[in-house]
Amino acid sequence: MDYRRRDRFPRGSWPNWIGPLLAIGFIIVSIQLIISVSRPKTVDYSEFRKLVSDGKVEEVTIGPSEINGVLKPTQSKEPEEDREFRTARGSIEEDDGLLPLLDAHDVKYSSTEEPNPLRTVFLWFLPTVAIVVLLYFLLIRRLGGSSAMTFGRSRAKLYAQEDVDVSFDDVAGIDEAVEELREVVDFLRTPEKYQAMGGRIPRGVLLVGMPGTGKTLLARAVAGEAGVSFFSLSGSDFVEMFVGVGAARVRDLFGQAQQRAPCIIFVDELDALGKTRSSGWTGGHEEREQTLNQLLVEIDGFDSNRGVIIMAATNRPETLDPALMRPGRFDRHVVVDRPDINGREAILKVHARHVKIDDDLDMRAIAALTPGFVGADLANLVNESALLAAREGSTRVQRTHFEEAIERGVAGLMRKQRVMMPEEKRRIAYHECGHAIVAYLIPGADPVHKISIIPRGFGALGYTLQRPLDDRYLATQTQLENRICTLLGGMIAEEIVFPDVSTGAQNDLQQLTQIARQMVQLYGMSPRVGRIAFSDEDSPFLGPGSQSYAREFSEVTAREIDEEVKRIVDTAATFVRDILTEHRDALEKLSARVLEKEVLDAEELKEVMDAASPRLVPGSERSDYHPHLLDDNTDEQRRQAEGDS
Ligand SMILES: Nc1ncnc2c1ncn2[C@@H]1O[C@H](COP(=O)(O)OP(=O)(O)OP(=O)(O)O)[C@@H](O)[C@H]1O
Ligand SMILES: [Zn+2]
Repeated sequence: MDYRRRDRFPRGSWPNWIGPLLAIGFIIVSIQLIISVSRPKTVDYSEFRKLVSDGKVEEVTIGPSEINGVLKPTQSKEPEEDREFRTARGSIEEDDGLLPLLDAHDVKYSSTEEPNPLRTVFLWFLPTVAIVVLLYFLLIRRLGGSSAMTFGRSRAKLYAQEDVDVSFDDVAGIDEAVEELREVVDFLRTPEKYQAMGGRIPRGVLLVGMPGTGKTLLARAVAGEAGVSFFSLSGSDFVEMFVGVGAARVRDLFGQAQQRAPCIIFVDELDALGKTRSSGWTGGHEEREQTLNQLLVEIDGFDSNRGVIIMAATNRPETLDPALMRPGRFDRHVVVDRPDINGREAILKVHARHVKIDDDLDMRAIAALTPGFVGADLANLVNESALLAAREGSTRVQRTHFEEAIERGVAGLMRKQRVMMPEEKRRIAYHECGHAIVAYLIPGADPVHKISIIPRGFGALGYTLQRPLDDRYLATQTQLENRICTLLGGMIAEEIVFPDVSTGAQNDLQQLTQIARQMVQLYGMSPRVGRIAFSDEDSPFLGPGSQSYAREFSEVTAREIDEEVKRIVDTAATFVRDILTEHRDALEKLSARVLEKEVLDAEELKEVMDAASPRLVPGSERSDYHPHLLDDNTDEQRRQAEGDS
């Protein structure tokens, strides 16, 4: 299930590239103008007077600071442009005899106020405008829309909140985290009590958890409960283009916070700022490092007894610089987990307070439908359901609205109007029924809740919804095997019914290959490869200082793993092919029904399955449908055992 979270909107309404583009345009135009207004050659003032005395000048235009003139043609027909010249006007005394001199040598003269006003504009004004525009947009982009004049000052000012109206009542489903933070609230309320005891007061609290689990909400609730101001900033706000600006912001932020103590400083996305130092090779990380260093200095420097507590959130603690985790810094870690079914029920109830819910609606049932959802997803779900209810004209939100909202989340928006070719539709029906039949027949597989061939959103043409019976934190080997077989069901059904297969199974294949690989490589489930975890990926919740793993196994092992993965998938394919061949009758009947009704539920599936007759091949009756994908002895030993009996 993949219930997508709301997207974050980009800052500002203008696309980022407009500003620079305009500026570049300006510069190009200006340069062209400068080139086209070619300047005549310049001569010294004394040289100019000599030219006049020699009778070589035809006419001049005298401006306030400059004289432009044209020489008499020397030989044949020299074009006028080549004969133009200019000179700066001399001092007053020098200038004195100019007019009589011009008269004496029969030079025509006139005067202008400004020699060439347009040219001056082009030369100075436009490039200046271009540069200003360029700088302005660069700054705006960096500052996210605030005035260009405020850079260097902390944006925290904008986020300081005096009275936060969030309390722990608004936070549900993450009770352990709340319990841990009560102590912080208590400290902020009565710091004297703690000071009298002489105990070390927490300075930094790091909230660790997946996106949307409510870390920001939790931090605000702490501020709200304690009745202190709340400064919040995102780690990425600190990372600036200009070296030193981020560090200045940090200094400014802590300065402001200390004046407003007691208070909470909350840094969201700490990982944007606190990545392990000097691991970057892309350049431009010096600024970030400088900012991080400043943050460390400030954390060490401030006196937590005055009641400033710094909280930070991250979903990738393993990437943080170990220096951040030292005692006296973020030494307290609070894990914010995905909620379980009780937690989800509680979160749903919190958000349902704001909408009109049908009295008969059982929130626990909705919670049961949403394993894997985090707080933000559930908030979104309540909102979406209310919108659906409103669109339908209902006065209360009902269970059906929730169900529809969940399905939308899972498989995208309903697009009934999409036209499908009949042949395509038939293929999709068989594909989905393949999934469903395999899931139905394997004992212990998640029961099928719905089969649908109504295309929804992008990508999913049809879908088979399976619903886990309960929340799972562990998956057994059998469950994983069952998932692999169920995922294969679609493609194998196509293979059996049609002369070829289609591209529709790509996502299924990706998923099942990943599961198979994890079974071998991470969970040590394959007896051939052994009970060893060959990790080659970051593990999300390792403690501070842990390295992310490089692949730490040899080429030989890699090949062994690949072979084992392939063997598992091949075994599963054979197994699924057997099942579906045996139940070809059911496959046909079920597909026909799906084609007719487009959507089938669990009961109709059972009905069809009961009515259909499996094709019994003599000697191959199955006692169970356990796939046994990993058993090493499947091939040889089974054959041997059969031979013995
Ligand atoms: N435990 C919860 N109880 C009630 N509401 C929640 C809970 N968790 C999340 N929400 C809802 O989801 C919204 C978003 O959660 P929040 O921004 O706190 O998540 P986050 O963990 O900080 O996410 P991110 O890591 O993306 O910043 C909250 O404003 C709230 O409405
Ligand atoms: Zn499929």
